[in-house]
Amino acid sequence: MATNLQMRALSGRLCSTSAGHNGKRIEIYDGTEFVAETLLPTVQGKYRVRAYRHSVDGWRTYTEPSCIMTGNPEGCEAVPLRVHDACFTSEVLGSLKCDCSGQLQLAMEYIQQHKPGIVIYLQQEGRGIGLANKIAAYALQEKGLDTVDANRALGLPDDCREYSSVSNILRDLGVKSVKLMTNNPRKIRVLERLGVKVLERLPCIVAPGALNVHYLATKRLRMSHLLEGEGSTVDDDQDKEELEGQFCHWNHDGESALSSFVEPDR
Ligand SMILES: Nc1nc2c(ncn2[C@@H]2O[C@H](COP(=O)(O)OP(=O)(O)OP(=O)(O)O)[C@@H](O)[C@H]2O)c(=O)[nH]1
Repeated sequence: MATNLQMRALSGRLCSTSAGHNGKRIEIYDGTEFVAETLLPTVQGKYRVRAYRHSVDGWRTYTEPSCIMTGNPEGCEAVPLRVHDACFTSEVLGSLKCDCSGQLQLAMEYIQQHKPGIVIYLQQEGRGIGLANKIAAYALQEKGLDTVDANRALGLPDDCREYSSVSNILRDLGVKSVKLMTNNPRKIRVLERLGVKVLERLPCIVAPGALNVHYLATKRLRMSHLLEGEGSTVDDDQDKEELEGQFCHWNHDGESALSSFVEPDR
């Protein structure tokens, strides 16, 4: 059962209500539905975009994960995968305070160059606390708090993202294993707990700028992000994480499906 604080954080990332949930329903796995696929031409090339809906509360509310693909990753091993969480401020407004937009760009380019590849884009703004809460956290950062302490000062978790849609989508596609584009070893561990086979970590590093250098240092020092730029194995990353940083609170409400996870039989 979520606490009040957790609910307050969760409410930030739930983007839609069941009132609008009247489209096509093809439930692929517990809590995730496939809606449709289209071909999207972009400045970086063509992508297949698959739309999903995902609920962790019995469809009272839901989010809309997108699966952006190059080539045909269905049934493949070692597929490059970026699991990316929304950042309205950088991706839409061009904010220079973080590295999110640059990471998305890198991943989109990478999967054009290394087909087949996947970017799963999740509506989990502000590490799951929602846009308004993230702006409130930014207001506190203007007063000198770092990205971790600002969340805590608001009574919000450091991170309340949940990733069960990712394992469901990969199972839908029959993807057998991935090379995960991330600097965050904890993200690897969470996905592995959900049954995703992560063969390798691909660093996803954007050169720091004057306005995000402190933010990136905080992610490295307090959230154990690996920002040195060197590739490494999953085991190396996990050893390193035990040595660095303060433990980051993750609320994995919604990942209870883990206990009933069964391997897909394809
Ligand atoms: N609460 C909060 N969220 C932020 C802040 N800056 C960026 N974000 C959000 O952080 C999320 C991305 O998380 P990051 O911690 O940058 O990286 P990550 O996804 O854990 O790890 P990578 O896979 O290496 O990118 C996005 O949802 C952004 O909206 C901030 O100062 N406060």
